[in-house]
Amino acid sequence: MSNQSTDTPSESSHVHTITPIPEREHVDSVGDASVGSDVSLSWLRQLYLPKEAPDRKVSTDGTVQYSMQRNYPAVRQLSPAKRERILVTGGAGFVGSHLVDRLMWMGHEVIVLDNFFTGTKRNVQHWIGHPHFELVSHDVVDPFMIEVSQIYHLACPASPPHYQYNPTKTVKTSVMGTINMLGLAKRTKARFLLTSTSEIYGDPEEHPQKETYWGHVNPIGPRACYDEGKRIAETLTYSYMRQNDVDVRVARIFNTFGPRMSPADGRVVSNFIMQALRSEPLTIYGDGDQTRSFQYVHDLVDGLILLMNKNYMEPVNLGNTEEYTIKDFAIMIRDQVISSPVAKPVNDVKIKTLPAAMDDPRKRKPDITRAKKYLGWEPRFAVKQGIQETVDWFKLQQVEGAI
Ligand SMILES: O=c1ccn([C@@H]2O[C@H](COP(=O)(O)OP(=O)(O)O[C@H]3OC[C@@H](O)[C@H](O)[C@H]3O)[C@@H](O)[C@H]2O)c(=O)[nH]1
Repeated sequence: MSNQSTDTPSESSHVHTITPIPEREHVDSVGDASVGSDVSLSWLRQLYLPKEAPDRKVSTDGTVQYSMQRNYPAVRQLSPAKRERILVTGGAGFVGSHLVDRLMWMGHEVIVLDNFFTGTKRNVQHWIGHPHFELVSHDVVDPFMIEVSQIYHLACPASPPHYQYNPTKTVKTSVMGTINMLGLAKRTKARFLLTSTSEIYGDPEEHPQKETYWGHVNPIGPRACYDEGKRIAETLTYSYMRQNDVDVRVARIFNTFGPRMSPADGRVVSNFIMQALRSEPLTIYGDGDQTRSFQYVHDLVDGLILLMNKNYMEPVNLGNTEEYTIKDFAIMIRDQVISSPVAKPVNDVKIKTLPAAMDDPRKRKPDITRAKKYLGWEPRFAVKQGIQETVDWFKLQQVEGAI
């Protein structure tokens, strides 16, 4: 993409009317006691923002030495009758690894399947060797047999540059991967949760988007491999439910961010934070008037665990209703990175405009009435608190020389 102009966009001109964002309190614990997922934020932070890192020694010569941990993070004791065997596909990815942390905390046995295309072993390194944990290098496109009682099916690249890198493989992952996992659920009678996406609504004509909206998707465009892939994954899920009595759950996940996003992920949050940390101009695709609503990853994990454990089988939107235009979001991230102490000083950060991405949805915001009603869930984190934690994590990576 070529650079068209380099300047700071006006903070006032909006195409859509955006509801003002109410102030939220600082969050210091997450989860829900009714399903046992409640935990202090400090317990989670020690996994990705540790005060001490006993599993690695970072040296000034640019090397890192990993070692066996002496202690694993504490987890809840569960009686064998209450302990589930849970399969998490894509469990070494950004969202998957946070879900794994929480399921481990709850005292369950967790088996992670990952092909490490976008996930990394590093995300779950603190659990390797734990008696409740198993990491399997496997691509869900191929069948996999195991005895489990719950399946969280996350495996699929989720960032537009990643899923468009090999679109045929993305379709295969969604279609064959979901058939394989639904087949496993059918055989083992495991409860199956599909992580679908807000992208199934395409470039929506309804705003905010309710689960009853059928969407507006270009079936042959560059995003179709993901949008249509996830739509057929939903179709497969409900076909197995009707035909084979599989106990299913479907989460439609809206834009999510947090620690462990790959710096090279290509999505807007990691791009903007990386660019600001490097004192490079933030890249806005198109006019920047398109909107997104961003949720912090711990809120999403809360929603996924509640959905799995409640008795509701229709699709459920999981997302934050704090809506930003991308140009306002750029200014917010830039200000937050500049105002927090960073490893290397950040100079004046500009904002530049690049051509719009093809078929880029103009607006996106979830209607979360269903999640509130059936799961008792709504996001707790203000976007700003989540962005602060995410910036802290990116800074730690910078200090360690990992980015
Ligand atoms: O550097 C960038 C990156 C992105 N953007 C824009 O920021 C907006 C958000 O882009 P992202 O790539 O982060 O995410 P998108 O909303 O396009 O897709 C996401 O949707 C929901 C999820 O299922 C997926 O994680 C992902 O497909 C888009 O309008 C995009 O064009 C920029 O302006 N600059």
